Amino acid sequence: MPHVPHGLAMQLQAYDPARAAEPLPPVSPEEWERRAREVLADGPFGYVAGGAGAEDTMRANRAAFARRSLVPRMLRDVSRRDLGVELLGHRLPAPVVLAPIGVLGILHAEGELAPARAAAAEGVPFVLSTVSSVPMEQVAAAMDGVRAGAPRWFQLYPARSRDVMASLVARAERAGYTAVVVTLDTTMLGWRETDLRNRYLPFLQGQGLANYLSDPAFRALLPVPPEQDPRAAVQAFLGTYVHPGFSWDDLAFVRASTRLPLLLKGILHPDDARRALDAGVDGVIVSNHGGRQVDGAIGALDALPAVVEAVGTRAPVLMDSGIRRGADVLKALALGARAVGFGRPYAYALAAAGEAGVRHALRCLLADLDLALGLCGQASVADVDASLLA
Ligand SMILES: Cc1cc2nc3c(=O)[nH]c(=O)nc-3n(C[C@H](O)[C@H](O)[C@H](O)COP(=O)(O)O)c2cc1C
Ligand SMILES: CCCCC(=O)C(=O)O
Repeated sequence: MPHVPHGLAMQLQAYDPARAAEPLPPVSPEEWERRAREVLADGPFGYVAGGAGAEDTMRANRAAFARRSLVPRMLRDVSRRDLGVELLGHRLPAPVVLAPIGVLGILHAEGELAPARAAAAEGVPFVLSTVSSVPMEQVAAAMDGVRAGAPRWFQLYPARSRDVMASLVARAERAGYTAVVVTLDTTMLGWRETDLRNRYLPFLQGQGLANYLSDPAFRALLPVPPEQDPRAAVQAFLGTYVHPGFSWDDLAFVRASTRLPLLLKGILHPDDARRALDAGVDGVIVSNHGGRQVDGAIGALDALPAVVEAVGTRAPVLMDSGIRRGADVLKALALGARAVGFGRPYAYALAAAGEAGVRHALRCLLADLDLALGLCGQASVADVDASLLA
């Protein structure tokens, strides 16, 4: 298993006088965001940075972390620390995955290939979006090029066509993805004022459709191949993708279509979590999609405890929406998350510095987590519980 960077090693690298002349890459998510702002046009930058409506929920995500405090414990031997966690039968080097982010081709020429390779190098699971700019098989091959069998999950968006869903899942299985994440909260796009103002929706330019356009079941729905009529293909994509009718019935179909572990992303209510487990899913991801869907929705960290309580020991609960630093990861774990999704910060690092940027942003997060864990008097993330919080 890849070795997680120790916080101390990352510090020594930064402070090393022999390297003082080298430019120091950003160490904070805010700095990556500023760099991304410098290199991106308004449309793509706003698409990543924006949230739904007045962005109250986006702020609520961060406020929920700020409202909680860690209470560090002293005089415990933390000279050997373990960030590793067990998840869906696999051992991960840290309780972190790269959250699914669509259309990364709008941020960097290499699109999903760059963060997928960065994740592979660190042994952190990469969750590939349905609406990626690069077909899932190419992403898998790029990851295997870095480390054979590097952990990867496929994020599935509901589709009106069950054939398309089944085909996408079957392809993911063949390409070595080891879990399917069904995202429930985006069957329609939220009211995103920044994008409306910028008149920016990348899918309308055909971006983010690589998995669909390369899919035999989707192509079978088209009267002519997408190469002959790209606009009709975009319309067909929208007609398939937008699916507010998606229900527990459809979920049962997805459940039956694969033996891979199934995670549901976008769960915020404990009753939905319970019902998900009854429907045979293997885990839930508490998320409000980074505040991009329902403005006014509960902050994700605030929703976590009730979902954790409802799920109990039946399945792992993950969370995302607002994770920026090591302390955020600790707070989520303390409230019962098994692992977290790291989202926007890696997208900004990708825009500013490609694969190396994503890898550095990820290593900074893990270094920060390693130090925070030890300085809180915890030797292992597996031991973190609510007693770490005020
Ligand atoms: C630009 C962008 C695109 C996203 N695309 C997807 C996607 O394709 N599928 C998905 O399940 N979630 C998607 N998400 C949501 C993320 O997986 C995650 O829930 C969110 O980024 C968490 O919020 P945070 O990044 O502010 O921490 C996207 C988020 C952003 C910012
Ligand atoms: C078609 C929607 C996909 C991308 C997404 O999830 C987002 O922009 O938040």
